[in-house]
Amino acid sequence: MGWGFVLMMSLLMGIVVAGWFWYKHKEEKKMKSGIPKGSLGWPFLGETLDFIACGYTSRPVSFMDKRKLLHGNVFKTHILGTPIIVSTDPDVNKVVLQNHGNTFVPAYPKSIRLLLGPSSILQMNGNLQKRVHALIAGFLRSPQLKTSITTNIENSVRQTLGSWQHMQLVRVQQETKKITFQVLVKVLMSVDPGEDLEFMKREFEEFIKGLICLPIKFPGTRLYKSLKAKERLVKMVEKILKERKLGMAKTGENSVVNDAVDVLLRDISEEGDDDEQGETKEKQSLPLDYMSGNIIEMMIPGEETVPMAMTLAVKFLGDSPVALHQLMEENMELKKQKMNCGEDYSWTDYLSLPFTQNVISETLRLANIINGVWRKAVKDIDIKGYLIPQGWCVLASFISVHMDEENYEHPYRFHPWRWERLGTAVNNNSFTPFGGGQRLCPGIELSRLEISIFLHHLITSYRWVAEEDHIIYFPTVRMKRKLPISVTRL
Ligand code: HEM
Repeated sequence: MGWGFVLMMSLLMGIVVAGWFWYKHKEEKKMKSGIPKGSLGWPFLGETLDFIACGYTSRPVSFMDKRKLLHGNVFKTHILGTPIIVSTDPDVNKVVLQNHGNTFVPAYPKSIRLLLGPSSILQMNGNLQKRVHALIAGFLRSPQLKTSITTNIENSVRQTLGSWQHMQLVRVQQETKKITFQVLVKVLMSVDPGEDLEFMKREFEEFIKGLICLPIKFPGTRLYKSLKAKERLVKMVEKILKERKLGMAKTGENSVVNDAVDVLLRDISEEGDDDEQGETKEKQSLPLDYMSGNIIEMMIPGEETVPMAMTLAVKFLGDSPVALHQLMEENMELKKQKMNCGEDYSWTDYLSLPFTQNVISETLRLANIINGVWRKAVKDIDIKGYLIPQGWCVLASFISVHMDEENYEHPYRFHPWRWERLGTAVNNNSFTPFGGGQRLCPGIELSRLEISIFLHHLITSYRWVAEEDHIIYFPTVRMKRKLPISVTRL
């Protein structure tokens, strides 16, 4: 090989390398901004230890606050095994929530991905996510569902509260789960209290324990046990789906939709329309495993988010006698009205109590049950001068926005009256307990209805004294002692 050849190859490589640098420089200039500042911490661990330590204090947001001061509202860090860009800026969060699918896709920790599976609505993208979301949201938000489910929620609340009079100490976090799980299973599959419900509750509790755990899968590990529980749940839900499908085939479809199973079974995709040649394509319904997977994951709010919101409302009200008194007056007034006219409550009665709704908004702001959403950028994007490069994960932190003095005066104070001024506008960038954009939680109204009914019956039938307890924020929001209270019946 002659020197000429070596020289030529070096020259060629030089040109390629220079070209690459020139291209990178041009692309970066085009972005006009840089990757957010921040530290990736220790190799492998990153800044995880500080993140977790803050999660065990009363101010989990201090992790974000420290970095905000050093690097600005959007910064990079490395937590839970992932280099990640954290946004504490409501405008950036809005863009992240709204640019779903073409720019950002969900990026949950591995244990969640494995347990929910690829058919989970939380992991779907594009048209399929839109389709399933529209189906579920259309059903959950419909006045028909709210009308029919109100009596079920009332019965479940009355039954649980009724059992409290014989209890020395009530653990609110445990008790509220009984109510919300029962209600959700009814909404999803029309299963009433009994053996099947007990079986599902047991298996579901086993399943959910693994959502945030080490992603190691062999007999004995947490993940393995949770996956096995999911298999048993899938079997049961598929049995319900098959029986219902058979029933529909025998009787012919009727238009009455009673639960989420009905909604999913009746859905036929748009592929059923005529194609370009005018021939009707085969109608496609969602595969059975998609349906069962989605039904199971929609049980999560019945075990986690809604009961936690109820529990924390009890906690915050116990610490705020003035708010408790005003809430009681408003709800007593409604109770008297209903007793005088001898009418049943309707869902609109509960949702139209203004102070009760403000108490719920303030609870959701302060509790931050879902503290943010994780996404991954599928292409480079520049938001407000911050570059988020393709492949990077982004945490749109709701908790930082909810606990920022810029957005809320005295953010750590439980102050339901602030909502008289702010209103509960869903598209307020600074109030996103239910997310936003295409993935905005379809269970907003159902959650508010359940919490309102619970608070109404609790406050008009009991007084309570809470024992010392405190909130833990990692890995999920919960009360250290499940909020023990002693109750006196009115
Ligand atoms: C206080 C109670 C609740 C809170 C705080 C809450 C919060 C959220 C949040 C933040 C998201 C967005 C996740 C993301 O963007 O990745 C979400 C999505 C979702 N929620 Fe809720 N939720 C609650 C109750 C419910 C209830 C009662 C249901 C009813 C089954 C429900 C069903 C769903 C579903 C199906 C999605 C996925 C939507 C999609 O990806 O298209 N949620 N929720």
